[in-house]
Amino acid sequence: MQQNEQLIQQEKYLRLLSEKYPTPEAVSERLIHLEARLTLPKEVEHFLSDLHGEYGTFSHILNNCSGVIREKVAYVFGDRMDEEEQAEFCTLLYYPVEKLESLENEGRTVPKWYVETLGKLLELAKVMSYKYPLAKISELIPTAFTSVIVEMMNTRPDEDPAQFAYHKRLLDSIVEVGSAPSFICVFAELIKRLAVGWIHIVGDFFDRGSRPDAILDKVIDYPSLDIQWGNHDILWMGAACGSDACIANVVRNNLRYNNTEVLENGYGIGLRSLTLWAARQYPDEAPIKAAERAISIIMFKLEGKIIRRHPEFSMDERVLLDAVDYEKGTVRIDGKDYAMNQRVFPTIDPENPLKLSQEEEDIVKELRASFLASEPLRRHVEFLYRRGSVYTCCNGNLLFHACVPMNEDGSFTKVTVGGGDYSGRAYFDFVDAAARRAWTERDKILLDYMWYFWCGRESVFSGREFKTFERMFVDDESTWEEPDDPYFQFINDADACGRVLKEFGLDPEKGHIINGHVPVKKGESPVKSGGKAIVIDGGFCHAYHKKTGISGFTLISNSRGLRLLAHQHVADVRTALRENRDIESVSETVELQSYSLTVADTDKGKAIREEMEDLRALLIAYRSGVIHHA
Ligand SMILES: O=P(O)(O)OC[C@H]1O[C@](O)(COP(=O)(O)O)[C@@H](O)[C@@H]1O
Ligand SMILES: [Mn+2]
Repeated sequence: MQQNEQLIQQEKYLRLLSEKYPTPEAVSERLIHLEARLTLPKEVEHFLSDLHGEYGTFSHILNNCSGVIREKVAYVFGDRMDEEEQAEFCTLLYYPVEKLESLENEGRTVPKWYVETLGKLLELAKVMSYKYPLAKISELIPTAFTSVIVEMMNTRPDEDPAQFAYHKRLLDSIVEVGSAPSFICVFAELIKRLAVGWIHIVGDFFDRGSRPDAILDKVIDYPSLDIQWGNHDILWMGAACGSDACIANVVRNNLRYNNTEVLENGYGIGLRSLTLWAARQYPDEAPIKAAERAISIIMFKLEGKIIRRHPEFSMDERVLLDAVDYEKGTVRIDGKDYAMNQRVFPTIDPENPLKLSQEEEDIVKELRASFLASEPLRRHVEFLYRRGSVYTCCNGNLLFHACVPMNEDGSFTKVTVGGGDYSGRAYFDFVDAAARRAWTERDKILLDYMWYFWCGRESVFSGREFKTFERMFVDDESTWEEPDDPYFQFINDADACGRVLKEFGLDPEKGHIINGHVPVKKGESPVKSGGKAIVIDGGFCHAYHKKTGISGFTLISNSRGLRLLAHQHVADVRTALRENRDIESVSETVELQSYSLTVADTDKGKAIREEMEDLRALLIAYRSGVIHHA
């Protein structure tokens, strides 16, 4: 009976498939393409993390594809162009519009230069397209001039004099009709798309740096990208869902880093009411500082209320507004009194420290209305939901921002949340579903979870106990230390890494864990347990450069293995253009295979094989007459 049911289902499915491939010839054609595709080299994957609003660095690394472009230029033109010429050519690829403008000012953009440059771009694009089937290359070609570019990509000037003449005519015509600058831009784009097959962003677009909005605008239309949410993303997502506590945290972070432009101009969220009111509360402070103090108190009040509503968060001792002696100016932490660096709390009623005043209520209400009304924020958050998730398993690797909560003995922590107990992968799945429901349902409890996901000790995005209150009000730095999850130790233990990979259904021998979140300090290696875990929060974040010493780590996975890049100093765009300067990067091989991986070895390969099985079944059904074909 059950078997019968299965057969009926399969036939239904094959009938649907036959709509797409209505003849045996169509099926065979597809099978041939798929079979051949399996033999092509694996696409390049590019991993980045903890961008923290650093648009300049991010877009440079995206433009130079973590050094892949420079390598290809050296490979193709190494014997024909000196270093200076190669560097200039790379700059043209990274910043075509700007570079063309400066070359034009120097009077160098003569027809001969255009023809030569187009010839080189075409040559490079051809070499770099060897990894892709024709259909895929057509998809990658930007929409402008598509038919001409397809034609150019298929000329064979070295093989035949007629082809040579044809090729030359194409290039000359482009220059003659004045389209060369546009073609250069399109080729630069195509070459970048050919260089990197897929991008993974392992969390934290937001906070600290000034232009997370510009980063999101840049990647929003990227066809080949996935995102693993970081705690800062969850915070902004929670704010966009309407969580007051998340909103207060976002506003505070922005004021703290003097980034109010992102909110005010990028997202159209005004801070005027808050700033004016705060200036009255703290007349001796500079306006930004006053606003930061005022929103911080609002934030601690809102957080205190959430903690009281959710005993399961086990954060009771974090309600520090309740532990302050407002007369003495001390706060009791872990049974010990500490002097506070602020004595004046004009917005707190010591009898009821968590109560928001009417003015505070009004400010929160106004901010919430602006967050909910912001169209650009809605667009960006919708994109984060659409392309993001808590974790991704891709080609045997496990990607997530922070941690799988663990006990001291290395077992997965059982976390009580949403009326159930969850650990390991089931906990990740719960969190993923809860975060999505917060956006669609906006239920109050789910909004509280979003706040917990941002900063909770057992949150998969955080894994540490935030000491925001102490960092703000207590000078004794011994109170600032943020205890973190044993996971962050266990990634140094290959067995524990293996258990994590296995928990997510991956091969512990072959897979890697790829995380962000914890800045890699100077002198520390991002490669843990011999490469089983790699932490690529290398510090795009300017504010953390003292700690990290460099401008970021990125990871590249190609057909030969894994390679880590430590980016030293990123030249700003102007210097890059003037001096043809690139990022100085140091490359470290994490893993090198003796053989080359092909598409057959990837997740895509698995999907292709499954599709081929279905197609073969359809072919049999056509031949046996079970399904009639056109
Ligand atoms: O995910 P990240 O980037 O580590 O951010 C969270 C950390 O930021 C903090 O809120 C401190 O922020 P600042 O460095 O901006 O003061 C810590 O309390 C917390 O551990
Ligand atoms: Mn983080």
